Amino acid sequence: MIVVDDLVREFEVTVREPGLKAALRSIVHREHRTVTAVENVSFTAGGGQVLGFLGPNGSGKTTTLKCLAGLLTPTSGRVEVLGHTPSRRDPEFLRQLGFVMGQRWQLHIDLPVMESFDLHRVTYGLGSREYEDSRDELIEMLGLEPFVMQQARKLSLGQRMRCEFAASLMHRPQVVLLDEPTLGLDFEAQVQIREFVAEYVARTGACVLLTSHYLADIEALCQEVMTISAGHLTYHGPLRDVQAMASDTKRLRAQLVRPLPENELAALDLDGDVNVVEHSTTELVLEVPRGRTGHVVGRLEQSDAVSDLTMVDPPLEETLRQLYQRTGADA
Ligand SMILES: Nc1ncnc2c1ncn2[C@@H]1O[C@H](COP(=O)(O)OP(=O)(O)OP(=O)(O)O)[C@@H](O)[C@H]1O
Repeated sequence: MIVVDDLVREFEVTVREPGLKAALRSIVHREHRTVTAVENVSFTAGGGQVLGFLGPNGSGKTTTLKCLAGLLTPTSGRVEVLGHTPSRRDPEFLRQLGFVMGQRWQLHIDLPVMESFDLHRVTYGLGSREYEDSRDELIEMLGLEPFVMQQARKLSLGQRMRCEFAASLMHRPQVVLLDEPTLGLDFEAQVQIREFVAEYVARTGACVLLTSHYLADIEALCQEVMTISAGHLTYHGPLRDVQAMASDTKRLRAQLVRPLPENELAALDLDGDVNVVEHSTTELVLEVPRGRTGHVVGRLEQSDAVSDLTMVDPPLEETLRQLYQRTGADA
């Protein structure tokens, strides 16, 4: 459904030294610099999935999504969405695309939400039967019934975001771009949005591309992810393999049958590179370099305080922090 081949997108930015002199000089002579937001990015994405798109601030996620939506024209490379070239903005392409950006509103804030929905029907040229079916389905899926007749400005952030989803997906797009859709929402609203996205994909077979700094969104919805750093794609594959690829460490969780005092822990002579993440009376969690796990397990097994050992990957946040650091981006 989506084919991106060697996508490059540059921006020309004006640079100016600080200070009054530089300000005056810039009136006659402006200096420009080229920022490469996305560099040689290639990937494909099929239907019936939510593909996670991860990367630190300024790494090129929104720029990529805007190229897919046709809001930006690539500097070079090929972008194809459902066989269309997005930058041409063909009506047939726009009818199959949904784009939701966290806290950027499409609903008219002074109108009751239902009236904004009616305007979307006109925008997308939906027949009345098709529109009503789709609208009622979305109202039910997103639980909008109690407030759909209110003005958008009077809604809470979470209620408004759910209405935004309905407005953006009223025409049942096959490709949906979600850029930080849960930004600023409370936990319950985040969960409602996540459940909705999963159900939408299951019902329609759409291809969803999701960026989110809330890793809970990614873990709940995506089996496949891409990571981008300073405009370069650094990984594309199963979410579960990101950990193995990116993290130099494993976490070792030891259940304790009795407290393990510090002096006993030190006597186990684990290793200088082993970090204690948690140490309570019932549990010890260690971060261990991947190549040292066998040694550390062997040492822990010598202690009669340790009853059970399990090896887990570090949390996704920690893995991504290491990945971003390694690729030199500012996390
Ligand atoms: N219109 C623009 N003009 C100039 N530079 C831009 C423009 N849009 C984006 N950039 C630059 O391109 C780079 C990538 O920005 P982009 O918004 O794609 O990052 P992002 O990964 O979406 O970041 P975030 O997670 O903060 O939303 C940044 O260096 C940014 O400053």
